[in-house]
Amino acid sequence: MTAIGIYGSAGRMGRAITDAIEAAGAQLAGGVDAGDDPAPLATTADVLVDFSTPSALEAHLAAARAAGTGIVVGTTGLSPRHQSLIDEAALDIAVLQTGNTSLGVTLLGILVREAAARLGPDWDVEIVEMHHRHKVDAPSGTALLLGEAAAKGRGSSLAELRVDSRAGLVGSRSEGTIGFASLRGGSVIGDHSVIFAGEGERIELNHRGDDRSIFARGAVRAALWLADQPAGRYRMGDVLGL
Ligand SMILES: NC(=O)C1=CN([C@@H]2O[C@H](COP(=O)(O)OP(=O)(O)OC[C@H]3O[C@@H](n4cnc5c(N)ncnc54)[C@H](OP(=O)(O)O)[C@@H]3O)[C@@H](O)[C@H]2O)C=CC1
Ligand SMILES: O=C(O)C1=N[C@H](C(=O)O)C[C@H](O)C1
Repeated sequence: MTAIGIYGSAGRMGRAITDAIEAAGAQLAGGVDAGDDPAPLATTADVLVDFSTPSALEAHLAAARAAGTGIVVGTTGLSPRHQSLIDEAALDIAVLQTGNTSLGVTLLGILVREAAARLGPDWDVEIVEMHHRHKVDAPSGTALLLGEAAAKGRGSSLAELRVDSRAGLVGSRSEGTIGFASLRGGSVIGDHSVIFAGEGERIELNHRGDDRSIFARGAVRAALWLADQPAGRYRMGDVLGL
């Protein structure tokens, strides 16, 4: 039975993943939270999942790498430096990083890429997300993942096209850019809308999360899959065959 270790085990996602591990018939290797040493869990677990905080990622990757244990990184709010650390770790261990482990969002990313490729740059892309009042990062990891998918569909990268929320006299919209707006409130699990706005018509592709178990089930599925993979960097689409 595969033993899964959780970095961020006492948090909202950590608790949901603990339930999902049991439901999947897998084994919980243990959990680590703020102030704990991540190294022992990396040696006892067959595979790790990280749903904690960006500032802990470097230590979590180092522990996983030292132990030769694969890791699913679900933590969001990552910087370009974090992405480089993930690339480096993936030289030695299997790493899967994604801003959203749900089946629905993974498929939505494919649809967004396809729509962006077919519609062309005169269709403006805007991404709106809403999350619970406790969320600390914006735009959400999912919004950025969807923005990256739209940028790819346009043969570009999000770094070149990204415009974060507007305020004041910002001027008219530049063609081809991808705009983001983040709302926070209540207990919203995670809503995302990708809006393609053309002349006289609009297409909206939406995903609504009703329950955190959608992310937890996906994280466990990814972890069980990753436990058998050689070193490398993987995506949720690899797990789901999408
Ligand atoms: N990829 C995906 O599908 C999803 C990603 N997420 C992301 O997962 C992350 C966690 O979300 P959520 O569970 O809601 O957040 P919470 O704040 O509820 O939980 C975070 C957990 O991380 C722990 N933590 C903090 N610092 C460290 C550290 N240095 N080492 C180990 N653990 C630490 C916290 O411990 P303590 O309480 O002791 O500080 C807490 O248990 C966020 O980045 C969120 O955006 C969320 C949902 C889905
Ligand atoms: O913090 C959350 O709750 C969520 N975070 C992820 C993100 O940043 O996109 C995924 C999901 O939307 C919930």
